[in-house]
Amino acid sequence: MKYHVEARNVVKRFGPTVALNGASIAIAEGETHALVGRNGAGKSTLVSILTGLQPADEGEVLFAGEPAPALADRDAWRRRVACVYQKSTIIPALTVAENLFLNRQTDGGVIRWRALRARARELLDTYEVDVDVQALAGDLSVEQRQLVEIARALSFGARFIILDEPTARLDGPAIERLFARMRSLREQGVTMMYISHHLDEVYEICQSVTVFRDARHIVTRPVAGFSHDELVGAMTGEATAAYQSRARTPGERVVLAGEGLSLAGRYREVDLTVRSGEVVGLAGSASSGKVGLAETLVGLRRPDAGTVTVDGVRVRPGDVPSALRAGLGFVPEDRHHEGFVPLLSIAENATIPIAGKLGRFGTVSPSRQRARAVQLIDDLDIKTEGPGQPVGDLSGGNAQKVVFARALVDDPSALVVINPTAGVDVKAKQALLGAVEDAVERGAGAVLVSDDLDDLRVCDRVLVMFHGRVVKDVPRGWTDHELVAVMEGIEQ
Ligand SMILES: Nc1ncnc2c1ncn2[C@@H]1O[C@H](COP(=O)(O)OP(=O)(O)OP(=O)(O)O)[C@@H](O)[C@H]1O
Repeated sequence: MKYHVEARNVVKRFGPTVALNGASIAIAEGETHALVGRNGAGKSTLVSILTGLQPADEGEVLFAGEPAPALADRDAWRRRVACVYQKSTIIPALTVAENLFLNRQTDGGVIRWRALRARARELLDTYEVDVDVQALAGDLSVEQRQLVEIARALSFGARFIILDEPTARLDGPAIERLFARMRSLREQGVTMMYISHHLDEVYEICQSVTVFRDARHIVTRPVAGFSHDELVGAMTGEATAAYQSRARTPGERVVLAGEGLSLAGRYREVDLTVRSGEVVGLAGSASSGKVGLAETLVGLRRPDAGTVTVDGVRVRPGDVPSALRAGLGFVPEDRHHEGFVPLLSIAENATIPIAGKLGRFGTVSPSRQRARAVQLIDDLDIKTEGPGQPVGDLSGGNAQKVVFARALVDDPSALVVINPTAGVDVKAKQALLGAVEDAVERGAGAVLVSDDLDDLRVCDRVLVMFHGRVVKDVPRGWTDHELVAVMEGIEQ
């Protein structure tokens, strides 16, 4: 078999953590190969080694049977491999054209802008990317940004592309368009490595799959004939049953309410009430307004009109501390910016909302902070060296769990979580959904915004939004098809 890309017996350590422990992967020419594993299994570390961003401590990387270039030879790496990350690598303040030709605008002379734009247009046309080359990259949608990154990768001549959780922030139709593009790239002979926690996507788009567990290679197999249960078993090392959401009867007390909420360009005239013991879902496409609405409920956005009440207290519009004081806990969508402070420890991050309560006279007692953090690490199954580890050193999914821990730490009366399981592995997802249901059983009410229909299944009812309005209140018991039809505006 001719392998396009190989990593052999790679070891990578970060201090006491062994992120890769003699791990290998071999990707055949022209295939789309999935890499799956639990949070912290070593996937992103392998990506950084396969893209030449970090050296391996031991082991080797080969492209088409040849040893990988020296780390300093960035151009040689760019010709071999490119990665589309969940987090953008394009520069928001520059135009699309400038991003495409960053560091290669000139051949040593002055920059010829008109020619640069024309080349950018030609490049995007070649890959059928319909984006204005003069637009600021920061104004692009996640989907457009990814397409620009793929075109940029191919323009360097790379025939191997790594897609690291590319669907984590895309809605259903955008995922389908990405898959169509991946299929056409594959027909053109491009080899791809695909990382995702959505196993149904792995079955849909990949031909083979490699499983990593605890920093090691466990198995590589064609996806055909590899059952879902076997795959999950290889990832977790045990049989894992599908999540069963719990039955409950919501109480009477309203713990979170929005009245007459409107925000220009986002949503209009929304009323919503969440009762104690109730999980209310918010569903809809990327342009539906669901995230903007949830961000208004937590104070991240100030509405043009309307009020928000948390546990009977009218909160100041657009003021997060005021919502937190009234008893709100929340998981933001952009966890890298709003979720955690990378240099602070897990214990410090998770206990920010209760810092004043952990010690007398406003001082934080380290032992109580540590004890609370140890408990949350255990409840949410966070893979870490311990509560003192900086959150910036954790794998993506484990950092997400710290954000979740912070939302729960003060026993909130209302919880607002936005795509809480994005980037989180199958088993951890169950722990997070279980934690929402636990909080609700203790008397909280929750709003769960998600693009993942499985998450929405724990909801007592789902409010579907379309172009900024709530168009339907769907009780438990829906089928995927029914909900998607309402989300896409096909049915009301
Ligand atoms: N810069 C770093 N410093 C210290 N530890 C690190 C660093 N980067 C990764 N690690 C550790 O290496 C291990 C593997 O992390 P990695 O990010 O590769 O996991 P992953 O499989 O990509 O997880 P996820 O699915 O959550 O993204 C984790 O235990 C993580 O905490």
